[in-house]
Amino acid sequence: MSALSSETPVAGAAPLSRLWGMLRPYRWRIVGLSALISATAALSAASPQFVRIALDVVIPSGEVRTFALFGAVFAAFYIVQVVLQYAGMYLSFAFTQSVVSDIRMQAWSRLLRLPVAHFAEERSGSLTSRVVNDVNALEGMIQAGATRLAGQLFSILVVSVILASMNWRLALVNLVVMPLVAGVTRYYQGPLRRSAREIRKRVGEMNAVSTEAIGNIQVVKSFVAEISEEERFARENTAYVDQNLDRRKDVGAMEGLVTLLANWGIGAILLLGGWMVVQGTLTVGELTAFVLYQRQLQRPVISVMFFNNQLQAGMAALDRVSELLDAAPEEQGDLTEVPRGDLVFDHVTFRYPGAEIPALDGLDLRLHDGRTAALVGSSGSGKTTVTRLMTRFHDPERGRVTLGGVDLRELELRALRRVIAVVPQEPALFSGSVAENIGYADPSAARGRIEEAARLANAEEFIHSLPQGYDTPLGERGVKLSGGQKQRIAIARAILKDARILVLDEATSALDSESEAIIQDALGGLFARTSGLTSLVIAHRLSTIEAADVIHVLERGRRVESGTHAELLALGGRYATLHELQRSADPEPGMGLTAAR
Ligand SMILES: Nc1ncnc2c1ncn2[C@@H]1O[C@H](COP(=O)(O)OP(=O)(O)OP(=O)(O)O)[C@@H](O)[C@H]1O
Repeated sequence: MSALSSETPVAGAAPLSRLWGMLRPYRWRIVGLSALISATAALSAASPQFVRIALDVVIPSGEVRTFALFGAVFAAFYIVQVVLQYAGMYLSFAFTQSVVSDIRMQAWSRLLRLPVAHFAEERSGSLTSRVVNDVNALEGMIQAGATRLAGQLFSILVVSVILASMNWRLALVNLVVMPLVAGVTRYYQGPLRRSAREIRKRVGEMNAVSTEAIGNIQVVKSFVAEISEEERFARENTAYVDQNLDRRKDVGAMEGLVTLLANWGIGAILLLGGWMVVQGTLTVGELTAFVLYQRQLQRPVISVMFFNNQLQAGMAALDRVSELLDAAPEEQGDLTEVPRGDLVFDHVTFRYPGAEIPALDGLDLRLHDGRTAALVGSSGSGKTTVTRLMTRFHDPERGRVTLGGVDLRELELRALRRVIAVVPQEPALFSGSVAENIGYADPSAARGRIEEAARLANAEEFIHSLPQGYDTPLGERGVKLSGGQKQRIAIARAILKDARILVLDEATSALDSESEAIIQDALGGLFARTSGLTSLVIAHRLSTIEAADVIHVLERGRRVESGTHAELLALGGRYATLHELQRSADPEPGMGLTAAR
């Protein structure tokens, strides 16, 4: 089940008020458009009069002049009508696009600000489907609802008045037909909304399944899993088709019943009106005009009723978009000045959502301001989790994390994350050039600073060997880099950020010993050059963290030892064992041992 889904009542008032909230900024544009569209509708209300005048006045007159005048007025009238129709159509389309584009931007910026935990609960394909597919599905409703609806209601009003004034007895037929039409529409409202919602969910699921497979295409291929991926997608595809067919049955039945009732209305008017012609109380021209008007009444009435279909589909999409817009963004404090001082984990317990065992279990840890600390511990001991709490991707369940004595939750997130640069275990590259990828840390950085960061990260040489150097495109459609090259780009990016706290989470694990040594040297230089740089290093090879000011050893989310390399060896505890294990193994890392400096 999706993290954002909720039991949304069918056709509740809340989505309507949400829709109104979205349209409110455009109210004057809606008024203007409605006036334009109503004027066009009013013009078409006049067209049956042409038929009446032609039948009852022009033809009986037998005069060429009357024929010519009638022809000229007729031609001019439809030119005006077409121009107004074009303007109304284009402007209402432009209006819909502005509203939808605003909603899309609101949804996207809310998605970016959701807490990290949300992204673990709802698959990314389904989340992007809310922003793209569901928002697109609002188009039909807004286009029809906010623009054409006004014109149609206006037409219904005008034509009803004309019908009543032409022959009120015949017009009474509508008092029977229209409530029946409204009853049918109301009956189908609930089922249509529910099936539309199910369809939107299916689109999200198809998106999720396909994005996941594409994102992991090499795994899919190497495990020859094309067929099982096909089957996974086929299940969603079939569910989507079935749901659509079910919905079509309801839409077809509703539209059929409405059309049937409308045609029966015409039949009743023909019979009653025909009888009046026989009695001599109505001319054939009047009856013809009345029937044409009746058709003109039915068209907007049927459109309004069919709009119910679009409305329910739009509302179902709006429910999904609203769940995203209403989801609480990351919580943050309002302190914009990040104090200097030690970063302290004070009795921190943290459990990932749904996990039984805590990843951090009463952890006490102090990273001294301006010093280099290392984290060591076996796989799963909680090292990466420490870095995630430092950047507030997650918050402690108990205890607190403070910087310079201030709880991280009191700080503005932007301010906090600006002072911390993290090089993660698996660096991510974006579509864009090498320079843009390094410059991601600071898009305003001049080329000189980007090149300097690349030099410090020992990336310069391989960048120069790329076809277009710093301008070589990377990412999905660009050049693919090796794991070690990616790490060097990520290190350059972190260096460019010029942060006060640098976190290297196994940042050199994909490098060979020689490259690692060069980067270690560069980082050593960086630490020396940047006064007061606090760093936390999680490294694969214990040899790379020996020089750290302090080494902390984690086990099962707790700190079990702390000290310098020499002190910990002398202690003869967990660190000494890990060190011995690694020393006796290959000089390259192994045995599932993970360390930090
Ligand atoms: N997103 C997550 N959701 C649920 N549990 C998680 C998540 N990330 C990590 N864990 C669990 O939390 C515990 C600590 O994981 P963490 O990644 O911090 O360990 P680590 O010491 O960095 O390990 P490694 O050296 O293998 O990277 C592990 O038991 C892990 O399974």
